[in-house]
Amino acid sequence: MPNPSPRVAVAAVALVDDLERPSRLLAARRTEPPPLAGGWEFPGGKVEPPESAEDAAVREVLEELGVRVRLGGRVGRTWPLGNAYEMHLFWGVALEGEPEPQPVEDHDAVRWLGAAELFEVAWLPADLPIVRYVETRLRARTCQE
Ligand SMILES: Nc1nc2c([nH]c(=O)n2[C@H]2C[C@H](O)[C@@H](COP(=O)(O)OP(=O)(O)OP(=O)(O)O)O2)c(=O)[nH]1
Repeated sequence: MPNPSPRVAVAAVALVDDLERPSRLLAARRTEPPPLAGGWEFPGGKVEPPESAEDAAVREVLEELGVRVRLGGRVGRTWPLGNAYEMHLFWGVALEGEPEPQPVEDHDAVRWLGAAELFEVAWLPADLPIVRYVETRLRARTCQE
C-alpha cells in the first residue's frame, strides 16, 4: 500500500509558561548535526512508531531538557519541515515541581522568549512560519486557534 505521507514525523513541544495565558515560549539551540548546529528550535525529535506523536513529544522534552511536560492542544496544523519531515507540534507546560528546563542532550542553550523577543534568535529556517503563528498566539495570550 502506498505510504500516505512520504515525510518522516517529528513531534515537538511549544513549551510555554502557562497554557491558559501564555506569555513566553522556550527555544532551544541545537548542537547537532553540523549543518543545523546553532539553530534554535522547538525541543522534539522523530516519532518512533508505535508511539504516538504526543508520547514522542513528551519523551523528547524529558530527554533533551530534563523536564516532564503536560501537553495542551496542537499548535496549528501539521507543519512541513523541508521535504523530508513534517512536524506535529503541541503546546506544553512543565508539570508542577519540575526543574527549570536546561540543555541536557542535543542542545547547548535555552531561552524563554516573550512575543516581542521571538525573533531575537536564529530559528531553523523551516520553523519560521510556525514561530510567526506562535507569535500571534502569544500576543493574544491564548493557546487556542
Ligand atoms: N526537533 C525539532 N526538529 C526540527 C525543528 N525544525 C526543523 O527543521 N527540525 C528538523 C531537524 C531534523 O532534521 C528533524 C528532526 O530530527 P531530530 O534530529 O530532532 O530528531 P531526533 O532527536 O529523533 O534525532 P536522532 O535521534 O534521529 O538523531 O527536523 C524543530 O523545531 N524541532
